[in-house]
Amino acid sequence: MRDLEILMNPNKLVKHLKKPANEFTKYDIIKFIDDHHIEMLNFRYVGEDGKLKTLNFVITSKDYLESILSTGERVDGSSLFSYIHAGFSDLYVIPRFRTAFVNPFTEHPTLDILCSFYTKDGYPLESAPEYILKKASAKFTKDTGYNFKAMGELEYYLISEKSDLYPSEDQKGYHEASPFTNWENLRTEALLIIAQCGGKIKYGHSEVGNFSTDTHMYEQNEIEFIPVDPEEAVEQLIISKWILRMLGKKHNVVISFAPKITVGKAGSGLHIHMMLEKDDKNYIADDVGLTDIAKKLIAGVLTHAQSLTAFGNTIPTSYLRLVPHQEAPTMVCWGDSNRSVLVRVPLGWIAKTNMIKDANPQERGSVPYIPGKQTVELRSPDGSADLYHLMAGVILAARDGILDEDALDKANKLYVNFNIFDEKYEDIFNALKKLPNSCYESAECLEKDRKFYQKDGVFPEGTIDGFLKRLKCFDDKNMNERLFNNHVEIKKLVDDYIHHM
Ligand SMILES: NC(=O)CC[C@H](N)C(=O)O
Repeated sequence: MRDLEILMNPNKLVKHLKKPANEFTKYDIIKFIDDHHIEMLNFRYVGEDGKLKTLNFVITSKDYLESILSTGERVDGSSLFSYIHAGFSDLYVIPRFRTAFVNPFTEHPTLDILCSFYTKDGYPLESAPEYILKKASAKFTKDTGYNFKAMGELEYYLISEKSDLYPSEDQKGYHEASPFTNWENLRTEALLIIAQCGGKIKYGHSEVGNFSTDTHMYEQNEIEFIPVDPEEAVEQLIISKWILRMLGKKHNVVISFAPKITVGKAGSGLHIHMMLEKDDKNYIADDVGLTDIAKKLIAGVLTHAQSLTAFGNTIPTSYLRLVPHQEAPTMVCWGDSNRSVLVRVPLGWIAKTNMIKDANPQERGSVPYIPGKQTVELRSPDGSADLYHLMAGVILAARDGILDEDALDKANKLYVNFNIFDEKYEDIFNALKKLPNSCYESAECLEKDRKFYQKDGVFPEGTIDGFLKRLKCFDDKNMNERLFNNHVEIKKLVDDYIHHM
């Protein structure tokens, strides 16, 4: 296992140090810096706005390097988080060696490391988003006996000046290739860089959303990852968003993760795939299909789906995406392969027919059957998601389902294996709960469910207060109806939040 992880790994530190990232020590980092003549070090951490911040160090001596890597640095927490008061604002940022990567954009060789926040007393900051996730993940493992694994599907639009050489078909961008899509090269450049920075990439492709105006082209893309520990799943998304935006700047195009760019065209989701692991085995499916524990997990996620939008759909334009017929969910239900449901069970290589041998009759000997790829996918979150809080909330919801004695029953009641928008099923459709349709409604749902997130101190009270305040401030109740067909106002709203999170 360990050797397989090192072999052919594109992460520059794993390659050089010949060990998996979670085994990196301070001396490994110093050795890498020394061997590669790295001149600078950046501490990176995620601010309240979801973006990667940076603190630059020049490596002036080995002593200095050792001291930064041993003790971290001091920062002004009140400028990073609104709920930290200016009077007691100093925090420590402590590097997590596992996350080190060579900065792909600096002129001078530079190593970046993600950091965690600590208080003046030397304890993790209870309200730090990455610590909230750590608490949720540890609680899940302790109470269920399983490890929660996850990955996000990162959808984005690339907006560039129009070229008419090979026009593309409106809304038919799915898996389109060059020359009928214009920015495949930027996507592949991003995929490679993300992998070299430690991201566990599954693949990248063009997505459905594809349209143009008189002057500009809008091309939707997607990058998917491999399920990993939840903290790593969030980190790889945040680093990927930064890399994509940096590449946008390099190529002079706009890259946006905004949930909706234009009404009537595909929006950008950030679906979360979930897995349950114990002793290197995935417990989401067995030989015959989805396991009972997976169904219970789904029931838990569905139970809290209406408040999870507070973390996963954080701006008014999020709710322009959650509309019928755009491959986005609107109702609380689950099903197989159907993209209108909230939790989808995608194909998971359950059948043991050995398709490779069928397609390659020349293949001799035994072709290994590789089980364990089944995931279940929450489809409500979008590119505005507050990722650490969202992931923590999803984990708590999954845990709640697994521990709930009635969860199987709940799951069975919410299962749909048809298109829920088909008129034939109107009665069933009307009996389902709806996802919130504004930030304001999401806040109301979170308010009702806040005790659940705050239980055992996972989400501090102040964190939930902060979400409620921000969501309510948008004052966007009934926004969908208010803005109906008002293209000027919608465009203004989209532009206001084009680079949110
Ligand atoms: N293929 C897909 O699942 C597309 C998803 C869609 N873009 C969304 O908004 O969620």
